[in-house]
Amino acid sequence: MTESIVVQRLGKRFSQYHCDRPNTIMEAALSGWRRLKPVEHFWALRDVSFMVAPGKMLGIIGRNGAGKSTLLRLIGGVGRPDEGKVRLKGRVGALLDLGAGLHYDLTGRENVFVCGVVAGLTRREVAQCFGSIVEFAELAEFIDNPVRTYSTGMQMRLAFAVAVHTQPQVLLVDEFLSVGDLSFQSKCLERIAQLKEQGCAIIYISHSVEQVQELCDQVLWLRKGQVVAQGEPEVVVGQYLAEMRSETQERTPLRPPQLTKAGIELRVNENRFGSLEVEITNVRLLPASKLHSGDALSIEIEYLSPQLIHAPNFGVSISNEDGEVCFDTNISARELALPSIQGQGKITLRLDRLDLSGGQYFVDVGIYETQWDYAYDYHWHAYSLVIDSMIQKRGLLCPPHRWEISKAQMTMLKRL
Ligand SMILES: Nc1ncnc2c1ncn2[C@@H]1O[C@H](COP(=O)(O)OP(=O)(O)OP(=O)(O)O)[C@@H](O)[C@H]1O
Repeated sequence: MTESIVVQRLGKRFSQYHCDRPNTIMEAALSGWRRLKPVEHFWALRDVSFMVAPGKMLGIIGRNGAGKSTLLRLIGGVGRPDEGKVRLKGRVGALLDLGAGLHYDLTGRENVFVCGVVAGLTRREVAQCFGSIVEFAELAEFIDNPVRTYSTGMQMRLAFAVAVHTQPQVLLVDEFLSVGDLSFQSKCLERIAQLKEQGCAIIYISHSVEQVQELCDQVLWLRKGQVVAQGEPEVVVGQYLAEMRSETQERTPLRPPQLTKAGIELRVNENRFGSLEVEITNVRLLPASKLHSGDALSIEIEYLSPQLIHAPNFGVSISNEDGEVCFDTNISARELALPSIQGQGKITLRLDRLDLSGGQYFVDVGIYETQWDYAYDYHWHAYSLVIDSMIQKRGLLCPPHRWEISKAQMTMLKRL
């Protein structure tokens, strides 16, 4: 077998129970024993096949409940498939559920040894790389504290550091990096790239399709436990995003054009998309919609949510006239989650400086369902932003800069 991971017609069935399933024997006796039995069985995963060669990375995308984690768990040997089989070549490093594998009452130091040995290293091998694990995890100060006192980010760092130091030939990563801070995330991604170069086969699950597209050689898209598409990242991610967009379009109710407080006309399915369960009532660019390059910009988004909406996502992007996205951010990318909202509210994005080169730009603003399934309200190219720059008109960026000419060079020039 030349492939490191071979998955053949894999299937997993789970049971669904009564929502009022009794929790105790007494409740069962009173409400009827039948309620203890599952109502039905369903396939969380069916007929999934693929292979990953050494040194290749497969990304798995799909909505919540699509079966991504179930698939990765089966590959990692957690649970048994009801159909099909998995074959792996070499040592497996698995980063499945956060905290799984960590022993909360043991210290970080003890956990390094336990997890290292469980992963297949000898005690001596763990001792040899112990310093490097602790250094990578940046946990030297806390290594003798019990893991139950660690934050989720610290747990992730410890588990990741151990997994990558066991020299795995197969690495399984399930939405793991999202709990780490940005600088640690990039360190992990660098390490993943190194492992890949050394021939490790990697499966990577992430809700960030941009990241999957950037990092992976192949992408597999799951919907309701089945493979929808598999292939080149650009193609599969493109199809997936198109489906998300069409879901938003289907949910967009027809409405006559509407004027915002700022006098901008919003036309459904032209510059406005979304279910409108939450509406963006006004967007203000402050101090003005015409700025000098390097000025600060605040984007105030006023919204109205007649009903209670659970943890919506807010996103803002700035693109130029050619549609190139120059800046894109959202609340969950900064690991913030808004609580549930209802009624009127305002949220502000502050940019300390906007180093764009001179030209015409647009600020696109959106409020999305908590799992990004569709947009509640998305205003596309409705808010114009003009950047005035005396220095540079070409290129996207115009950060503060200066030329320096060494003294020796100046003297030479004078002699000439
Ligand atoms: N132990 C279990 N018992 C019953 N159902 C389960 C079990 N584990 C998962 N499921 C169900 O299987 C389906 C797939 O779940 P899974 O966690 O694999 O999805 P996912 O794509 O990883 O979702 P997410 O993106 O939210 O993590 C879901 O409907 C889930 O409720």
